[in-house]
Amino acid sequence: MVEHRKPIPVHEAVARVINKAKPLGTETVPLAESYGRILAEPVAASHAVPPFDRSPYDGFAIRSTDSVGASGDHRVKFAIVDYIGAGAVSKAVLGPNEAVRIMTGAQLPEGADAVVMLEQTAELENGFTIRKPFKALENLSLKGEDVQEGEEVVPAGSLIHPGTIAVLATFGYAEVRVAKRPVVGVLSTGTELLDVSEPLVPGKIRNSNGPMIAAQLARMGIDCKMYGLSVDHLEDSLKAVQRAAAETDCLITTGGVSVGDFDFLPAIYERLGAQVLFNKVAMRPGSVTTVAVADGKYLFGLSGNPSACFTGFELFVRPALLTMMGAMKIYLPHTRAVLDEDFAKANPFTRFIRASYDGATVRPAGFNKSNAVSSIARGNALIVLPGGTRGFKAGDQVDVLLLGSEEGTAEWKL
Ligand SMILES: Nc1nc2c(c(=O)[nH]1)N[C@H]1C(S)=C(S)[C@@H](COP(=O)(O)OP(=O)(O)OC[C@H]3O[C@@H](n4cnc5c(N)ncnc54)[C@H](O)[C@@H]3O)O[C@H]1N2
Ligand code: MOO
Ligand SMILES: [Mg+2]
Repeated sequence: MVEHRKPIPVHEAVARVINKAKPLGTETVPLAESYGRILAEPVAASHAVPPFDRSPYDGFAIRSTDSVGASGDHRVKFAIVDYIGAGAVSKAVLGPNEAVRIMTGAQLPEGADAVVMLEQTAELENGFTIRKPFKALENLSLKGEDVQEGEEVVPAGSLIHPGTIAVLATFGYAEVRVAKRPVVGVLSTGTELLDVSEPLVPGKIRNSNGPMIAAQLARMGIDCKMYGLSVDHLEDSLKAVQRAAAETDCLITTGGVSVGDFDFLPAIYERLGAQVLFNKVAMRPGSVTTVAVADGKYLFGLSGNPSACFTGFELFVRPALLTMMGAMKIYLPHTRAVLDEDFAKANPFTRFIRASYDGATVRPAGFNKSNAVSSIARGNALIVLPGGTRGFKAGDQVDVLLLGSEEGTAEWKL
């Protein structure tokens, strides 16, 4: 008799998965290798930025009091007592109507409290005149204006992107403490599957899920161990799963999770004594997505249908792996957008539609059944339509999850 499974809401399934995440610990990597990693400790400012008052322009450092009353008719004259570029420190202490010729980034000399841009002067031999008064602190880049000493600049759990690298470099992090990355295995099950390099033969198809998941992981900066193909045979598949699970922190299988005669993953979870977190989610595609935990490790049983497989990864695998790495922003970025065409179909479950989003409007990316592969290629987003709805029209506002962003959001919004 066919097994009847009770579907749970998507948000509940997501919560069950991330609640099982085990932290992977941390390691230290050279700054140059830290891009794309998750920061394991906050970046606190060990000094002010900038660390000294400096000139933001090429010009002259002056005492503002000396410029009082300057005008076109009453030009005020300064004598140049020193000249410095960035990196040099002048020994001069400014006296009345003295100036230091100073370039952008150079430390302000003692006594100076304003900078006159080169364009604001009429140059003389060994001096210049100005035709307007300067206020105290005018044209200055003040110590600490960017970051105060001790301030937390980037919290732990952030993704290290190029801007983070700039801040780490600023504070002298030649090495960075980051979260370890999980070792993830990918095993594609199905007797019908051929390797990418094999010619098509009747009844068979090439394995597209395995390479797709490897790329979804790569997009997260995570390598994977490819365990290739496994035919639909209980004992053989069990061995393949056991071996792969033993060598990884998390195993992703594709196919064999439904109720068919050759869907062996449910039996494999049973044989392994795994705790099945759910095996039916109120979503399309991917309703049969199954997540189990055995020996503290995730076993993600993604559906064999390519669109379901893709969606299952983005919704469940991604936040789980990010949580293992201590990341804060574990969910896909969410936005609302205007639907560009009618979507008449009824949505008995929450529907995730591979879609193309242009920043304002969104439209389904072509053939959109669970078994579709083309719409995954054409899409850059997922339209999310709530269960129990139907008859969406062009012009309606819909929820959209964005794919491929560097960093997501900390809250599940759907
Ligand atoms: N009686 C029922 N039948 C089905 C149900 C159901 O509830 N009752 N659910 C359907 C839904 S929904 C889905 S989704 C699929 C899930 O199937 P499985 O996860 O068990 O996957 P398979 O049966 O192994 O394969 C399904 C489909 O996907 C193709 N496939 C598998 N692996 C790959 C791969 N690596 N690359 C490309 N394509 C792959 C496979 O050839 C099948 O066409 O079950 C429905 N049935
Ligand atoms: O479980 Mo499905 O809805 O065809 O992907
Ligand atoms: Mg099946």
